[in-house]
Amino acid sequence: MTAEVNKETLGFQTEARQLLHLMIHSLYSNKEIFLRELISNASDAVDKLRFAALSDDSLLEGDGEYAVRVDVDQDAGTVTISDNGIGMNREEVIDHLGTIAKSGTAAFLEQLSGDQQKDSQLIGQFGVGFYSSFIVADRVEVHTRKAGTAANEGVLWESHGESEFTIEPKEKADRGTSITLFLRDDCKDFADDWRVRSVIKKYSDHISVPVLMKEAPVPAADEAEGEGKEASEPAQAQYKPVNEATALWTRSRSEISDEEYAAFYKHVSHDFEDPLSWSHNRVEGKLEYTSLLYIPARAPFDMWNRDANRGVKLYVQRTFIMDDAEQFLPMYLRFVKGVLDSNDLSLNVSREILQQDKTVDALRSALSKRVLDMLSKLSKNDAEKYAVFWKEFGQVLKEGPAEDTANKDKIAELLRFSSTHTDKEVQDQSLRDYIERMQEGQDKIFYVVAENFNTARRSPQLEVFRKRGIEVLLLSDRVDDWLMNHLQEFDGKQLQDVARGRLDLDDESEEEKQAREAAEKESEALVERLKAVLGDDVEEVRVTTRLTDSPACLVVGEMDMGAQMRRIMEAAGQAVPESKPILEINPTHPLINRLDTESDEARFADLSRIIFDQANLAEGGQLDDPAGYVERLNSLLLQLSKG
Ligand SMILES: Nc1ncnc2c1ncn2[C@@H]1O[C@H](COP(=O)(O)OP(=O)(O)OP(=O)(O)O)[C@@H](O)[C@H]1O
Repeated sequence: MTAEVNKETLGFQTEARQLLHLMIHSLYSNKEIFLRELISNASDAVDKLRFAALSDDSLLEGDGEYAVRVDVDQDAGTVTISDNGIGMNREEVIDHLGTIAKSGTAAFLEQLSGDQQKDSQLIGQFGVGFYSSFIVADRVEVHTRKAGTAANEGVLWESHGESEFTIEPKEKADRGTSITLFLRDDCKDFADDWRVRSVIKKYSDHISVPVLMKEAPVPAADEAEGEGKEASEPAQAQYKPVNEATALWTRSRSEISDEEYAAFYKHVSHDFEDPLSWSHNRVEGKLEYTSLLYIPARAPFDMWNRDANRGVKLYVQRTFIMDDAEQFLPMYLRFVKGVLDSNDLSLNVSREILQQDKTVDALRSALSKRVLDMLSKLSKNDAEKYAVFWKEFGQVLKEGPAEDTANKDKIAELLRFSSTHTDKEVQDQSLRDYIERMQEGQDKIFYVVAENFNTARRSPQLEVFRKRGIEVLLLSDRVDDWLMNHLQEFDGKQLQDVARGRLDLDDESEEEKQAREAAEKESEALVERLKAVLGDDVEEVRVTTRLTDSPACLVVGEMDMGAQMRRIMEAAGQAVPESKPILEINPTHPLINRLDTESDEARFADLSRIIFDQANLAEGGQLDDPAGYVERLNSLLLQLSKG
């Protein structure tokens, strides 16, 4: 069989094709990143082989001098990036270079707007990797052979970056991967030695494997001219490292610049943007490890996909072990990126072993503390950056108190909320801020939970609080009810849902108490009539002092599930325990007075239903019978217009 017979043409997966197309157009102003991406992949391939060779050193085929080489050929207009890493077999080439395996890719692509600026940021956080070659090249060849396979098992992949690629067997003497880019006419400057060197310096200094380039040819010296050509014959060109080639985290903090930290972040995270913050620590003692953890400036597109890759890059004694080691950070810190280099774990550690290892628990709790401390510092020292953090990741951090009870208090300090103090949607008030503003004698932190900010802000339950100048936190994120159920208190102050249970403002004066009791007595008959009309739809009807402007509101029993949580669970198809709302009426409201004097029982029933339905609407609920509501309201409107 000849190689020609085995040449196959295959199509890119649809998502890969779309991404390719978009990338070429939206990243055009940031062309040089292709080098960073390809060198990053080459370094990962070396790391993978180094790890595999721990248990099988025959894979090295006698060559343990890991390196990445970059060659430029100005005449041909090419740049070639070669590594002696793990390489790929035919199947892997097809899988890795023809498809995009990340779940959620289709959804991600839908978000792209066609606006170059915005899209390039989105694509940046998606991680463009190998495909970035096509930003500068109109043809790419990948020649690769998997370590441990025979020379004739080499594979040649080729594509013009449109809809197809070809793949064929091609002998390769050395293991590893060599990628040649045939540069577009307007990108030929990437075949220039100095240009490429400077880009490598900029992006790849921290990579632990040496990136080599041929020494720039030394021009023959003038005085040699007369002595005959033989004497000035240039020596064989030598490959020399261009980058620093020491793993960044092993260097001491004082020697590392912010730029280097940022470049390293881009290598581990595949993100284009600089990180918001980082924390680099070397620990000796009971546990021995180095960690370098980063907070990104932007949430990844798949943050809400619970199966998305997360976790740190794990090294054991400076040897790469695995990517995405998720055991070292809890779920609510899944946005953290970085490296953990441990001296306590064994080099043969596997994902399975990690799940049972006691050291892992100790490391997880140590890293969690590091991240929380880093966030705490950020919140104190840089309000602007903390606001960015909160906007991007606040909702994830809110999962913390439920997941990590040991750090509940620390997490609580980091939470930010909207509140009636500012009445703004932006979540920028801490529980500490709230406590400082608490009124004399107030011993609870009040909050309201609703479907969205406006519903929360306009919630009838807030009326009395506003009147008395008592601050209430306005919660409307999906996770909020869940958060509050687990938080329960902060700094000794109980957190109280204003729509739950009886209103219990401890500062009710004797006078107010008497007024309330009198109102309750006076409304007894009305309450009974309402109960008769609303029947099984309510748990109870009672008089309240929490309302000033609204005629009525719904509250839930002290032990019942909150209305928001109930809606979320119902939407998720979960069974929710049966519970009915309590209707509270405002005896001072003219509509309630009008109701009390209504003698026509049919009209009384209509009006009662309308008030009940409106209370439901005001808290963002859905009516069981919206058409019935409209009908009743219209019939009342008609009567009004007649009168
Ligand atoms: N030089 C290489 N040697 C061996 N395998 C490689 C090499 N370059 C790419 N690959 C394989 O192709 C896969 C896809 O690479 P690509 O750069 O597109 O994405 P990635 O590096 O996995 O992630 P990201 O999208 O975040 O950059 C890699 O995961 C790896 O398995």
